[in-house]
Amino acid sequence: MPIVTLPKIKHVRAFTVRGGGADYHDQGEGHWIDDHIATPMSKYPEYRQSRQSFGINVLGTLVVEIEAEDGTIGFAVTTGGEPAAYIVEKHLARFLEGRSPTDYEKIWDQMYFSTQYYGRKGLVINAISGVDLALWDLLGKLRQEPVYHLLGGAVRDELQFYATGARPDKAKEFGFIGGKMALHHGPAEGIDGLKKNIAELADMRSKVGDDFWLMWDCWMALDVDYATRLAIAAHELGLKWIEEAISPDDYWGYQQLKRNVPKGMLVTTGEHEATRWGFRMLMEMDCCDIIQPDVGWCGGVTELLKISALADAHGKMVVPHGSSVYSYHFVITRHNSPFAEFLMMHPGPTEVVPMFHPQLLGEPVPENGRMKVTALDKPGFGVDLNPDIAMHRPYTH
Ligand SMILES: C[C@H](O)[C@H](O)CC(=O)C(=O)O
Ligand SMILES: [Mg+2]
Repeated sequence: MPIVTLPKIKHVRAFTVRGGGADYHDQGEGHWIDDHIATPMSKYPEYRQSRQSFGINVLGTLVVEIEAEDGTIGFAVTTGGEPAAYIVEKHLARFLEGRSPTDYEKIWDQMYFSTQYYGRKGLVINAISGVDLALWDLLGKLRQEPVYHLLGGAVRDELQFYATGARPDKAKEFGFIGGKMALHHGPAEGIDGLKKNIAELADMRSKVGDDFWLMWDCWMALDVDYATRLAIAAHELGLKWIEEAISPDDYWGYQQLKRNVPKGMLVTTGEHEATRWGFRMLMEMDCCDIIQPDVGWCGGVTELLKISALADAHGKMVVPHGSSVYSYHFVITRHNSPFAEFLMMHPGPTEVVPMFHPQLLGEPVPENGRMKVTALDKPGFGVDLNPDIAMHRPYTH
């Protein structure tokens, strides 16, 4: 039988979009995700109440479209906005156009090493991730298969989720296996702030009962000493894990924190880490128990496969940060990814709404905290771009 040759890539385009979606911090007023959450900027009182005040949502969403010669279009969304659109159009597109979509390894390698002198982490890797995910979407569409088939197939029949948001009590009602809350007070708010944090956890524990998982997301806000004191105080309230407690650059601090936390409490991090080399540091230095790469920020699926294999060999779980369908298609294929995160993007959050709402159409949501693999049974990542959102193409090439 002759082998199937896929159409080559004709064109790469990059757009920006405002208002929620992949840039899930880009929300309107009164949203739980911008309500006095502790951050590394909390030491400045003027930036303490709102993360938007220091610019958490300046970038907005990046949409990457990759069109094949037969007119099939793969696309992906991630965070990165206009500067990422520039990088995609002016730099990365050259490594795709005229190539076969099957060549994702070589394309990734060329995108990474051609940008290494100004990239390696952050925005550039977000842009590379967006291109990589659009490429996998295109590949799935051309082959008429869901991405999870291309990644090795499902290892279980359904995904189960924990929910991130201000209302773990609601998450419990919705059938999630746990609830992760943002920490509200950082070290600059002193012992009073620490007591308020513990009181909030105690209040939530009294609402959800003893067995429901409760976790804290500290969004890089703490130092090792504060995180250790917090972890010790939270232990008797059954805190399951302490997440991203300190700066992602402080591998030595994470190593120390993991030694300091009470037995049975997990240390998690990685949503602001990128590539196999960054995650190698976390693993070889034994910085955490669970790594949490964001599929749209860590290098895309091509890189996540390598990160995940490394984690498996180190006995670490991989539970991607957010990432919507890009996480769902990955997690269902990995033994060391036993559950997934669901970011509650309803302002309350008192309803389950699609994570990247309103940018995607057909984005599945957990029902009773679970999602059947059949919800993913569409070509590519199984979603469409919502035609009603305003897209802007700031650069062309
Ligand atoms: C709630 C956190 O501060 C952040 O916005 C989301 C996050 O880090 C997570 O879901 O994990
Ligand atoms: Mg987090």
